Amino acid sequence: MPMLTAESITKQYGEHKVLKNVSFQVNKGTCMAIIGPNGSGKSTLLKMISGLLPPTAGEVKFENKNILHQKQKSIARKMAVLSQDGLPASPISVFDTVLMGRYPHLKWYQREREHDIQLVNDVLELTGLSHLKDQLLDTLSGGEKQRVAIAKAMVQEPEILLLDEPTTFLDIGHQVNVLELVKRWQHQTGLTVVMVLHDLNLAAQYSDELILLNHGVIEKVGTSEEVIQKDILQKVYETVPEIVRHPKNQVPQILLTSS
Ligand SMILES: Nc1ncnc2c1ncn2[C@@H]1O[C@H](COP(=O)(O)OP(=O)(O)OP(=O)(O)O)[C@@H](O)[C@H]1O
Repeated sequence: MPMLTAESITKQYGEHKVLKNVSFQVNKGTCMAIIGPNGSGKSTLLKMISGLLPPTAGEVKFENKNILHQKQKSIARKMAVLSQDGLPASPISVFDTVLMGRYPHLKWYQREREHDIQLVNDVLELTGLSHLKDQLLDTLSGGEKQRVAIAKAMVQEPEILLLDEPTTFLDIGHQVNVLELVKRWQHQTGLTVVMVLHDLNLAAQYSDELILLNHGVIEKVGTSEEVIQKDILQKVYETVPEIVRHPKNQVPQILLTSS
């Protein structure tokens, strides 16, 4: 059964149709990347599948029920969302920020339990943040803050993780680091992942399936083999890419040159 389904969703602002009749499904345990040029509708689509933005027409179903008809807290017990804006720059410690990820699992009157504290400590260790646990969020580097956002999502113990551009502002080492972390987490727990990525090479490497958006419509859905093709990318990105195979795993990768 699909975990998440988009059924003919359209989003319109005034005359501008940002998404037009977009349909797809995400199966449990898979990692899907949404790719496409600037302004093609990727972030808008992610906001709609996380229930943050209602579609103008069509429906998003989470576990077979319209996402807009489900309580926010019950969704938060199963879904973690990392938006493009990341975490707000506030003077809160790394530990307390990550602990906030447990709130969907606590009743309003309940204080965090021993188990919650233990989980936060375990996740801080796993994400290489233990040494920063008392540091304030607004003093961290971009890469550290991104890892804190991921740690907060991890302690939420979601079944599905939605990420908008998780690698923005990260150097290549940290880009791979963050995506490896998510991949390991996916394989260990059967997590379902949907992420917006600009970098087509990383998308091809780290996702099971790609959705290529072009001016608000789906140009192509499929594996990296099916989507990372010269003619398709040339049409959508209006540039002429060279497709090569990664020497380590044969995944299609893109080289850019002037024509
Ligand atoms: N609230 C809004 N009001 C009007 N237009 C909007 C609004 N939000 C988004 N848009 C428009 O929708 C289009 C798609 O935006 P979106 O942010 O989804 O694209 P994107 O593919 O994520 O782009 P990028 O790669 O540049 O981040 C853009 O043309 C944008 O200007």
